[in-house]
Amino acid sequence: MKPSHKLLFVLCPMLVLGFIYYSSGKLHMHVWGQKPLYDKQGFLLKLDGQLPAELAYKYGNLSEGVCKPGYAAAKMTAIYPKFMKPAPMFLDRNFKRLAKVRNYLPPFGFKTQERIIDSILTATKNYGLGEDLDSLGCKRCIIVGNGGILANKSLGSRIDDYDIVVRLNEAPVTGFGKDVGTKTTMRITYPEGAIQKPERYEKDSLFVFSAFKPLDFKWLRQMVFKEKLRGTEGFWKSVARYVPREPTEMRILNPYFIQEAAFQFIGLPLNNGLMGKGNIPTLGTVAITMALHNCDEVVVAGFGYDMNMPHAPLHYYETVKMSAIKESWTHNISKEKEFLRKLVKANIITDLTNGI
Ligand SMILES: CC(=O)N[C@H]1[C@H]([C@H](O)[C@H](O)CO)O[C@](OP(=O)(O)OC[C@H]2O[C@@H](n3ccc(N)nc3=O)[C@H](O)[C@@H]2O)(C(=O)O)C[C@@H]1O
Ligand SMILES: CC(=O)N[C@@H]1[C@@H](O)[C@H](O[C@@H]2O[C@H](CO)[C@H](O)[C@H](O)[C@H]2O)[C@@H](CO)O[C@H]1O
Repeated sequence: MKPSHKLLFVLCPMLVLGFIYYSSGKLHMHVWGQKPLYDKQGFLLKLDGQLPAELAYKYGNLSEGVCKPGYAAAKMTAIYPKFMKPAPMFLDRNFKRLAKVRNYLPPFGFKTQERIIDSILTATKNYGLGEDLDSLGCKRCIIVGNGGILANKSLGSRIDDYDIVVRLNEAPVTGFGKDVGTKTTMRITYPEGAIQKPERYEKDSLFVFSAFKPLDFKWLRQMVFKEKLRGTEGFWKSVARYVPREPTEMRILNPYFIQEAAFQFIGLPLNNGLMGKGNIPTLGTVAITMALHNCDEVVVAGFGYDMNMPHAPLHYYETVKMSAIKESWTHNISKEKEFLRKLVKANIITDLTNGI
């Protein structure tokens, strides 16, 4: 064999081995002798909440308490390299271009619902948060979960300090201001979760709709166009018959946040892309996912299902017990908690009530 051939003979396998070693690192594969850096979901295993050097440099000079532009997304990318920030909060007239959601049925996308969404969006005419909030250079958001842990903590005025206060389902404000605040920028909900008494809707808040099944869009159309509600069979619980909001105050939440939370962040079963047993994130986790893409800083309060306290109140506004969540077949509370704990541990979100 010629010396040059011999050299090639040695070099080729070395190149191949080198390539495999390199890509295994990139693909987060476990190589013998090398400890894995990332978990199954793609999150860094070693989470210590410390800022990577480049972020420490970027944010180091800002004084305490000042909003840090891009902070949540930058920290998220540091522990989850696959994170891609752009994902609009709400659907707008260009929604059909959203590649990640157009091939999934609700709740993971909008396939089959394009026409009804088009007609709803023609009436709502607005697709953002409103001029003032949209033009803010740095947005601090708080997601208020409905957990009983909020009771008697007097966090109301701290909650009201955020630029964007997100509330969920039918969680009341009136009578609970001291603990949960009085400001509501948006309330995210679905037909069965929506406030049923028109007088309980707070003024100046966006009604943000999150769809779980095709029937939900039909309901929304009737609410937007103020039609008499028809066809209530198919809902799993009684639903609101009238939503006292102008169409211009209504939005459709981008279903990408349900998809990403379920399949990428928590690792729930794909089930052929259909809603099934244990593959739906709770609405609060969907809201946190939305905030990671659209807020500069993300804070939460009122989160935590504590299975060691089965008799503790599930919600801050009623006496239903914590153990009631066990009946839910759609959620996987323990897997979801694993994900939320990663966010807290890495300091991506701050949990004011320490329930996560
Ligand atoms: C019977 C049932 O299906 N209950 C579900 C209820 C119910 O549909 C509504 O209250 C409307 O009646 O809605 C849910 O959620 P729910 O409306 O209870 O609460 C909103 C979000 O707050 C967080 N949470 C709540 C209680 C608690 N002890 N710890 C928490 O962390 C969760 O993130 C939760 O999403 C939902 O939509 O997700 C989740 C619940 O599973
Ligand atoms: C297809 C269908 O309507 N399924 C219902 C689920 O959506 C519903 O779960 C509930 O679905 C909601 C959305 O509609 C929320 O995700 C809520 O957290 C979750 O508990 C359960 C409640 O026990 O009943 C089934 O028949």
